[in-house]
Amino acid sequence: MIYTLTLNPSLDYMIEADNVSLGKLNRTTSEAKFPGGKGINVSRVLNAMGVESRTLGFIGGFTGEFIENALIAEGIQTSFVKVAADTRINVKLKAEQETEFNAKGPDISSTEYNNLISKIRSLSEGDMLVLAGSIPSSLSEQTYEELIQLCKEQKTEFVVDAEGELLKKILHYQPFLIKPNHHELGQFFQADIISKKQAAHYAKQLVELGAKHVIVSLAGEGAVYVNSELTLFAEVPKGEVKSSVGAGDSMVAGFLSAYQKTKDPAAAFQYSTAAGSATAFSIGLCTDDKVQQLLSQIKIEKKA
Ligand SMILES: Nc1ncnc2c1ncn2[C@@H]1O[C@H](COP(=O)(O)OP(=O)(O)O)[C@@H](O)[C@H]1O
Ligand SMILES: O=P(O)(O)OC[C@H]1O[C@](O)(COP(=O)(O)O)[C@@H](O)[C@@H]1O
Repeated sequence: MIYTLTLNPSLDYMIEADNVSLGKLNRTTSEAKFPGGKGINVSRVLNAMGVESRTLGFIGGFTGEFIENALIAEGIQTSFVKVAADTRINVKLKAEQETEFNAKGPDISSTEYNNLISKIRSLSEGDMLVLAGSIPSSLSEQTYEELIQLCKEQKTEFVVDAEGELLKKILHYQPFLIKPNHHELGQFFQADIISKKQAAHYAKQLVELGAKHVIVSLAGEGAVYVNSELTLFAEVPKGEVKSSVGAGDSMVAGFLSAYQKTKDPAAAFQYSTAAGSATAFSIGLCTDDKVQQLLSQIKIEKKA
């Protein structure tokens, strides 16, 4: 079973406005709300692809209730630890540019954290844990490392989608998959990464440091895949970007879903990239139909 862990879920409040002036009253032209947070998005996209998963993490208050009810309505299994304070609301503004405000989120007590540990202890060989998103500031920066050590003891495979600094500490535990975007990869290596060639150069180093599969996403410029034998570049189709929120999470879900079915990294990478673009071209996350429609437009090129 795939388990997704979202330590800091969010209600994503997506608003559109024609023009935005700081310091003035702005009115929106549309608004929508979605259950959010990286692990939750991975579960929602897996579900859209017909792959079962269970969501773990901390949720609380009316926003937490909204998220859990929405997931259950979609048929997703949830196993959250309930916390006292409200789950955060992240504001995603689409105007001439996309602007995001990700809130800090509630404090997590040590009892609540221990409840999560008990849940993670029940995972075993054959399970996979997807750790995705930021760590709430009330928890230790070592939290991912602690949880990954548990995974290692239990022979549970794991995937990490997190910022560069978090990635640094966990590569030697040999994650099954990591998916930094080019900014996160740049943060990791303190370099400016703007081309696929540069991304591949650094992704190879991540494989040498322990990652089994690495995908680097470069938004509208496409993506790069590297494992110990293979380097692939993906081109993405042009289209109207409605909101790229969750595009990276969709790539993770797309790769896991297709790899589970085919065990073929190239096919999984192509499907993953199609999922990212299908989400970018949607308000909310992709559907399997949208991914299938884009699949043949994702050109995969093998590199030396
Ligand atoms: N402008 C775009 N046009 C087409 N596809 C896009 C665009 N922006 C994002 N995508 C798709 O979404 C994927 C992930 O986007 P990116 O913004 O790099 O990730 P993240 O959400 O993790 O920051 C890309 O690899 C691509 O497949
Ligand atoms: O945990 P973080 O880093 O604050 O990110 C949370 C945000 O990331 C998202 O999961 C979107 O992530 P991506 O656009 O990187 O796929 C939103 O749903 C959520 O608001």
